[in-house]
Amino acid sequence: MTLALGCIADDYTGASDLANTLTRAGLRTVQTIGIPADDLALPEVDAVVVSLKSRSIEAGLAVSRSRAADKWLRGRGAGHVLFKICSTFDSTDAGNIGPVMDALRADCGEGAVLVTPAFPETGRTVYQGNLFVGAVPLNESPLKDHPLNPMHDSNLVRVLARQSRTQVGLVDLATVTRGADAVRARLAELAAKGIGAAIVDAVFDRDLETIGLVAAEHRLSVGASGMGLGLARALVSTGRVKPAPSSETGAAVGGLAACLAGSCSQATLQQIANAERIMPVLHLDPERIVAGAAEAQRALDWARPRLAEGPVLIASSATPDAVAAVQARHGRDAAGHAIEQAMAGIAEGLVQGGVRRLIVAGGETSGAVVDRLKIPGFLVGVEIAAGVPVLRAVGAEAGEMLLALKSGNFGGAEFFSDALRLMC
Ligand SMILES: Nc1ncnc2c1ncn2[C@@H]1O[C@H](COP(=O)(O)OP(=O)(O)O)[C@@H](O)[C@H]1O
Ligand SMILES: O=C(O)[C@@H](O)C(=O)COP(=O)(O)O
Repeated sequence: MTLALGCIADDYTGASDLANTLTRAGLRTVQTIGIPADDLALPEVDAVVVSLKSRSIEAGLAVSRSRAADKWLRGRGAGHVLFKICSTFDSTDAGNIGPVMDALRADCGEGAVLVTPAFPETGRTVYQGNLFVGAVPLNESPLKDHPLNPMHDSNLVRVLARQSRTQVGLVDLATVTRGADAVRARLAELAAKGIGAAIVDAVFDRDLETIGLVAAEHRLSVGASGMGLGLARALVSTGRVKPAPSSETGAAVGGLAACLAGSCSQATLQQIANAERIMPVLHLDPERIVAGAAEAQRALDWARPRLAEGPVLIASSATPDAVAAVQARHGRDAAGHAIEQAMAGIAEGLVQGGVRRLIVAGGETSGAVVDRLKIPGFLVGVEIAAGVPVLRAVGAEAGEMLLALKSGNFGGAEFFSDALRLMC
């Protein structure tokens, strides 16, 4: 297998979002959980997205895991590696976007790295280096209240510079609009000044196509699914990849269906409220989760008799005020970790009880769940909502399974019923 594109995603929902984008653009793509074991039977593909759970861990660990993934991908022929980050640039001043970018850049000897989280299909656009979420700057969006990495600065040149050892420049929209040669020239100018990274403006998919053409000539880029779109279209338009038909649905899996939500985003809170109309919903008590295993057991006891009747939803999700109160008592990381592990334990119990179709809302939450279920990889199926495909597990201990890993911010108001309809 010689890869046309290698990708390292810093969380599992982000990886499935990217795998979905690449598949829709015509690249045969597989999502692996971590670096795949040698005996994992991977189909012949154009792109591999290695999913890491490295967004919110200690920066040194994120760097070493990303470097190992990069080495694996380049060892399979990937001339270009995309480091997939969140379209809302989720990170803190300690990392992990800057430290990982610095390390991968040093390893491949890149001059200046193109960086953009723009993903216009989901309302993420970048102008003059400022990230907009829909109509508002990042720091005014719901991301200001994210439980793990509240985002308080929309200027990504500043945000990345605080995390990185290199200086950060800007390729502005006027340059992108002039086309690939103008972007090439601006990047060369920045590299000549010793500036190692550039935030690139992008508002429309056509901007990402221009950026993708230039990025594909380099060894490394950093971005969200929009950068994936640009790279994939460049690989196809320059004849390096022959496009494959997307979204094979595969055989039905059957079995019981359940939903788990650990995301506290506004979008997920609304989706949970709407799900109450169509399925039983259990709201977990975060205090009891932090106190011990009894709350997860209560959830399983609650779900067991109901599952035979239809899908259920179990949620820890809470409003920003409630999240802040839990964090004040137990600490941000300890509370997040305890709740993620409780969700993982609930997922394990549900699968032991016959659940084979599982929807998980939240990136860190999905990471904990997929790790606990020991699923080594996924094939990409139909798209439920922008950035969220149906995933078919490959090599799972439980056998045939369908999952949907929803980024907290993604999906329409009826996401859970939309997903269940497509997961048979
Ligand atoms: N009620 C709660 N109080 C505090 N933290 C919570 C609560 N519910 C979930 N969390 C934590 O919030 C974080 C949500 O992150 P994540 O799952 O990545 O969602 P998103 O995709 O919205 O970023 C997780 O660490 C999760 O365990
Ligand atoms: O780029 C995006 O917005 C998503 O692919 C993503 O990474 C989402 O992360 P979570 O919100 O933590 O699921």
